[in-house]
Order: sequence, then C-alpha cells, then structure tokens
Amino acid sequence: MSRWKLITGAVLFACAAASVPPVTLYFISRARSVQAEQRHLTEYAQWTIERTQKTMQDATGALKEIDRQGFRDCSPDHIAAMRFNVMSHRTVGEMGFYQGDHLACTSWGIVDTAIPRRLANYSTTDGIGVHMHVRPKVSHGNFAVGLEYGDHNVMVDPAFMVDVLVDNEMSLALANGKGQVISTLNNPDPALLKQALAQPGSGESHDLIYSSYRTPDWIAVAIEKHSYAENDFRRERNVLLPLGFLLGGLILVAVFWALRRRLSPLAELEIAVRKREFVAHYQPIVELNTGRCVGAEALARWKRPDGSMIAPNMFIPLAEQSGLICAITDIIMERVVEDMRELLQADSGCHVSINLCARDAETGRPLPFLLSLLQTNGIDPDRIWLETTERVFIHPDMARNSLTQARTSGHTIAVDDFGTGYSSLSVLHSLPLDVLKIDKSFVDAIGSDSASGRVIPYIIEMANELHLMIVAEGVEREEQAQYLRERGVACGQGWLFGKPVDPQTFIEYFKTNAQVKKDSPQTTVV
Ligand SMILES: Nc1nc2c(ncn2[C@@H]2O[C@@H]3COP(=O)(O)O[C@H]4[C@@H](O)[C@H](n5cnc6c(=O)[nH]c(N)nc65)O[C@@H]4COP(=O)(O)O[C@H]3[C@H]2O)c(=O)[nH]1
Repeated sequence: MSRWKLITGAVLFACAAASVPPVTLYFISRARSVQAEQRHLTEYAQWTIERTQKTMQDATGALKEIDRQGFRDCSPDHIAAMRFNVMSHRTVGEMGFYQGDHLACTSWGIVDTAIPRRLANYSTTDGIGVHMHVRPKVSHGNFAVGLEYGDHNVMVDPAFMVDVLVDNEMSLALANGKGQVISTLNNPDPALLKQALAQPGSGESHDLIYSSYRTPDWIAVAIEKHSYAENDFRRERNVLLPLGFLLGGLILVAVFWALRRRLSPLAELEIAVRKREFVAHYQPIVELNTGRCVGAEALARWKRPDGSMIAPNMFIPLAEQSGLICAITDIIMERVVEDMRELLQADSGCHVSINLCARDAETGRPLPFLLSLLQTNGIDPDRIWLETTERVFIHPDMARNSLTQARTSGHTIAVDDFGTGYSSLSVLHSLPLDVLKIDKSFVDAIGSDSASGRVIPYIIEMANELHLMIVAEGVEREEQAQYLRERGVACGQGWLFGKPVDPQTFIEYFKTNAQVKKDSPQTTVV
C-alpha cells in the first residue's frame, strides 16, 4: 500500500473510530435517561394497578357482605342493608339486586321500570362479573363500572381506579386483561395507548414515552412527554460525553502513534524484510591486464512494490543498527544462488562477492546457512567471496575465528573499502585474508596531488607484502585503470567496466567478457 493511501486510510479510520465513543455514549446516555424515565412510569403503572385492586377489594367487599347477609326480597331491610353497604364502602356509588332477569331494587329503593339483566363483559379471576361501561339507569349518574356477584351488583366510579397522584403532565390508563380500556386520567394519546396495550413493557414515540404494567386481570399504562426525560438526559450526557471525547481522543492518539510507527523507516524496513523485497544487482569485477570478467559483487537493492529501487546506503545503516541486516544478508545469499546457480555450477571461473556486515563477519552466523545453500544447489564454496570491512578488525580475535572458518569452507575473504579504516599491518598479517579492495576514494585521487593520491602506492605495496590480491573499486576512467595496471593491481571494479546490473544483464555481460581480450585491456561496457 502506498504511503499516501496508508495515511488517508489511517486518517479516515482514526476520524471514524474516534467518533464512535462520543456518538455511542451520546446514544447510551439518551437510552439510559429514557430507561430511567420508563422505570419511573412503570412505578406509576404499578401504583395504578394497586389502586384498582384496592377499589376492587372495597367494591367486592360490599358485594360479598350483602350476599352473606342473605337478603333476596327487596324488603325495606334489604334496601337499608344495601344503603348501609354503599355508605360504608367509599368506592361504591350504588348497589342493586336482580330478581330473575331484571333489576328489582337498588340502594335508592324499588325499581319500577323494566331494566333487564345483561351478561357481564367478562369475569375477574375471583369470580366477579364486570360490566365495563354502565350508565346507571336508576340514578342517571355518570358512566360507571358495574361489578356483579351473585344477584347483587355495585356501580363503581372508574376514576377511583386511576386515582393516583401523578406528576407533570403524565396520563394514565387502566384496561382489563384483554386490553379493553376501563378508565383513563389526563387523556392518554390514543395511538400510543393502543400500542402500549398491544405489547407489554415500555416504548416511545417521537414525543412521548410510555410504560405498562400487567397482572392477569389488569393492564395499566403511564404516558408522559419525552421532554421530561431531558433532565436525566442532560445529567447522563454531562457525565458520559466528556468520557466519550476522552476515549475518542485516546483512539486518535493511538491510531496516529501506530501510523507514525508504521511509517517510520524502521517499520517500512521490517515489512520489506518480511516480504523479502530485496534483490541483488551485480557489478562486474574485471582482470585489469586481460579485460576478462572474473566475477561480480552482489549489491543489495530494495525493490519497492511499485518497482522502484532503493540504494543500499539508504537502508543498510538502519538495517545494521536494528539487526535486520542479518535477514537481509540471508536474502541476498539466497538471491545470489537463485540468480547465478547455472553460472556458478559450471566451471566458468566466475565468482560472486557477497558483503557481510561487521557483526556477521565477527560471529560467523551466516556461514552454516550459506554452506548448506551452496551444497543444496551444487555450487562449490570457492565460487563465493565474502567481503568484510576493516571495522571488523576492531575485535581481531573474533574475526580471526569466523574468517578462518569461512576460508576453511572454501570461501575467498576480501577486505572491502580498504584504507578507510585503521587496521595495522600486524593485524592484517594475523588475519586469514585473500583479497584487498582499495576504496574508491583512493582510486578517485589517482593522478591528483592529494593525500589520498599519494597513499595508493603504499596500499599496493602493503597488499603485495601480505600476498593479497588487489581489486580497485570505483574505477571510472581509463587512465585510472592504466595507473593500476602498471602497478600490478590484479582487478578493477567500476563504471569503466560496468555499473551494477540485474542478474540477466550481468550473465550476458559475463558471457561476452569471460574470455581474455588480447588486443585491448578494456571490456564491453554495460
Ligand atoms: N560513483 C561510483 N560508484 C561506484 C563505482 N563502482 C562501484 N560503485 C559503487 O560503490 C559501491 C561498491 O560497493 P561497496 O564498497 O561494497 O559498498 C556497498 C556496501 O558497503 C553496502 N552494501 C551493498 N549491498 C550490501 C549487502 O548485501 N550487504 C551489506 N552488508 N552491505 C551491502 O552498500 C554500499 C553501497 O553500495 P552501492 O550503492 O551499490 O554502491 C556500490 C557501487 O555501485 C564507480 O565507478 N563510480
């Protein structure tokens, strides 16, 4: 994924993720405030049913009392007993007695018009017949709830059933167990009441909240305006929203921290190592006297997914610092074997030089891996040169062990960038070295009167004294090649002969330049 895509994706993700906690907590605080208000409404619905049950208890008490007294004759004593019952039960408005299929007398006296007995709308679980909306024909009073037990009935004002002290503009409704409304207080919204009676529990419409409470005989519904939940909502919001913004902020910080980390050069390099995004390019090494190509140095390139190549000086220092260099060395070794297998298997006189970082040169870590790789692919270890730098010689004892091991395995050992370090002659003498590569800075200075230019004959002399083969690096001009040739330097590497190229181009170059060129020391340039 490209850097910009990653940044855009991360910014979008961070914004989306950071908005989740405040938005969620906003809705949670709203839901909590609505739930709190609904609990409050449920309590009112419960109280309404308690009130109804008390009313029923009082009214059925009156009915059972008169039934127990055994009057069945509408005698003055019977009527007096009914009056007494009405007076001693607060919720009872009037009491009546049926004889056969019509009302014979009430607490008001003998009924002289024909009032037929009707079937109750339904019966409660304790056997009381309920007439839901009765207009008392004797007293011409308001609509009442008629309760019937045996042959007696009572008229109850439905307002008693919802006689609850409500706050705000709360409205109440009481219905029987089948959802038929018996009494209301403060005109509850009909549509919402219908919804509340149809499904148990709590709910809301855009401006109202309701809660219902049920028993087998009764359903009570309490309804009020949404705005009454506002106070709770404000309180909840004041606590939860800052927490939401804090969490959102933490998410932003975490995402940007992760993004920064992901975009850091080290993270990029780690991913590149994991994805094995490294390839080797090969720079020819040429025999100066004959112009014959004798091998190449494998130079790492970081090949990005978009095809661009990153030069080693951009990532090798970080790789060395972070320890990722070990993995990169292994990848390059594998690439060399893959790329050059056929050339190295054939007795073509071609070698490939692989760079070892200082730590690997000291510890010898990659040697067993390299050896098994070469054995598996049928390549003689003497086809592989190992390049190390003078830095390794700070710990000559460690370097001696691993370099000896490498040499015993058959590899040629070269000291790279020679002249840039501070190795003494005695240290160099004590180490198992085969090749000395003169650093480009000295080759650049050939022909000039600079200090570097004056040093090069001494480096050559020292290498000869130590019986080391010399490869001069960074040869760009023919006069440099001529100078080196005249002083017996065996090989050169540089743009004069060829720049580092991809494996296929190098193989073609090698095939063209592997023979001795008698006429001209120069080779075909890639
Ligand atoms: N201007 C100029 N430059 C020339 C000329 N001839 C060669 N060069 C450059 O000099 C460097 C030679 O490699 P080095 O001294 O081993 O220096 C290498 C080596 O120290 C390190 N390196 C490269 N690949 C690896 C690797 O696989 N492992 C390790 N540990 N280090 C590596 O990175 C350094 C730089 O490599 P490159 O950028 O490929 O640069 C290469 C090469 O492209 C020339 O005539 N003119």
